[in-house]
Amino acid sequence: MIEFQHLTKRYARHRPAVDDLTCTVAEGRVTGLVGPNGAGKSTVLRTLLGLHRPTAGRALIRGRGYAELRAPQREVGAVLDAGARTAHPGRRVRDHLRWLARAGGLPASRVPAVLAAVDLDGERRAGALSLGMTARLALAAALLGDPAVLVLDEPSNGLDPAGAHWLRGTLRTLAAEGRTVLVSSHAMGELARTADHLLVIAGGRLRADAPVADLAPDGDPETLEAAFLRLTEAR
Ligand SMILES: Nc1ncnc2c1ncn2[C@@H]1O[C@H](COP(=O)(O)OP(=O)(O)OP(=O)(O)O)[C@@H](O)[C@H]1O
Repeated sequence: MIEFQHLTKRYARHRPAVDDLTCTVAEGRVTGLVGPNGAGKSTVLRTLLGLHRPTAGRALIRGRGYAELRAPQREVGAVLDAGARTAHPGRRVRDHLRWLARAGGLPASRVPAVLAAVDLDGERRAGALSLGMTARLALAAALLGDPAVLVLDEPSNGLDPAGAHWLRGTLRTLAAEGRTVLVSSHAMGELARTADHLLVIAGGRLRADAPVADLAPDGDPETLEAAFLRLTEAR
């Protein structure tokens, strides 16, 4: 569903932020992209979404680069900054989503469907939403095209425990529907409870591509944290 083929991204003359990344992300499960701050997670996701041009290699969604997708909203939904207030504060949530649907050539009937999926009241004004509600609106917008692929960068940042709990359940439901869900985090504990599979990166390089159950066979969060620290230590 998502493929990275020798993906390398170097900003100016710095050392590569992503260095020769090769792996695939399968459908029907939540895959966590995890690594310490500065590991290259956002660069991987932004390159996948066509916001950065790779220095070398490719990032593909269902066999194509993002720029080659004919109807991108129908193929991939993305949340790169869940807390960003992108809607006009005076606009109702429902109207903001209608406008996005229209811009993407999507039927207006998708709006109530995504509001239900994220359990958000469409009558509320965007400016009156809490951070958690703003994150729900961002996910609703990503789901408008009913995409088979979802890409989320640190979606639980700033969420309270109830919001994080809701997000975990929602991502698992979306994966159980057969979607490919790729979600980044620097917090291993958060991902351990959401993801089925982990891609661990550090210094731009892939350090592990394994099921959560392989990294912590005893299911103990401390075992997983120890594995994370071992895998991501500087080399
Ligand atoms: N636009 C840019 N120009 C130059 N360097 C950049 C740019 N964006 C990111 N970097 C550098 O690339 C490296 C990887 O950054 P990136 O944001 O992809 O990591 P990350 O794993 O998402 O980090 P975090 O968890 O802190 O968000 C870092 O060294 C960062 O300073």
